[in-house]
Amino acid sequence: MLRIEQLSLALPYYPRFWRRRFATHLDQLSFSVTAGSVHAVVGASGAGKSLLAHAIMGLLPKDAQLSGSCFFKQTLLDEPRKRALRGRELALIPQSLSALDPLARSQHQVNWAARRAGLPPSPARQAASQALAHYQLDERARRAYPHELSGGMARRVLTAMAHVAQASLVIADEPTIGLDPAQRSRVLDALAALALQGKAVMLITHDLRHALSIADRVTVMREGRCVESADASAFQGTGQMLESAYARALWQALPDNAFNVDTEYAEESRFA
Ligand SMILES: Nc1ncnc2c1ncn2[C@@H]1O[C@H](COP(=O)(O)OP(=O)(O)OP(=O)(O)O)[C@@H](O)[C@H]1O
Ligand code: NI
Repeated sequence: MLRIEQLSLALPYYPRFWRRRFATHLDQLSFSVTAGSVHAVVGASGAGKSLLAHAIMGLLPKDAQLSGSCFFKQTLLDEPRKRALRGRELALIPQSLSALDPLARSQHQVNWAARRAGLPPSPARQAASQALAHYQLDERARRAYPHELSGGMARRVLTAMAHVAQASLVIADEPTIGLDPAQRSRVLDALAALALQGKAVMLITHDLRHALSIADRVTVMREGRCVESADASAFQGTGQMLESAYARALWQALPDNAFNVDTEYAEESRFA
């Protein structure tokens, strides 16, 4: 469904106010997300996961330098195509809650997402109501403005918006942050259900444990690079099926895996 080839990204920074330099944030990333599967992208804070999501969706700042290519359904995904497919074939559950319109009620935001995806007014309203109910947003939450929602509720509104878009590729950027365990399983189950319907789901998270609860494949990122792409089943035992020491250390550092953690990465992976 989505193929990423040698994707690199540099963004400008200003060491002096008159001088512009570029820093590399994504370095030659390559991997594929297949239809009907959940592909987790795991890495520590600052690894470049959200930038990767924004690069795929065409939401980078204007002065970004992007190279390499993305293919969606075998066709090159260039910037005009990203714009055309965004909110329709490509849906993003953004990490930042500020993606919600501060002046619109939840119901309206989800309704708008359904309209944008091409549904006529009445089916859009119906789809929005169903999605809001699916994510347990009650009448009060539906009528609330973003500042009246808890973080967990706002995240569920964003998830409902991606849900009604009926996209074939859903990128969920840290969709479970701030959710209690019950809500978290609900969102993860919903993403797994989307994959079962044949959609491609990219789950971005810093939490390998959450990723492994639904992922078929896992790409581990570190400092803008793809350290490893492996089947979720490779994360077992002592991690002997994993190729990179970093992925193995992330796996071994999980609380349930009481192994001798590779000291080189132990400190880092604890915070990943
Ligand atoms: N618009 C921007 N301009 C310049 N640098 C940026 C911009 N957005 C992100 N960065 C930098 O790029 C790096 C990667 O950021 P990114 O948000 O992709 O990390 P992340 O893996 O999503 O982290 P987190 O888990 O904390 O969300 C960081 O060092 C960040 O400071
Ligand atoms: Ni992020």
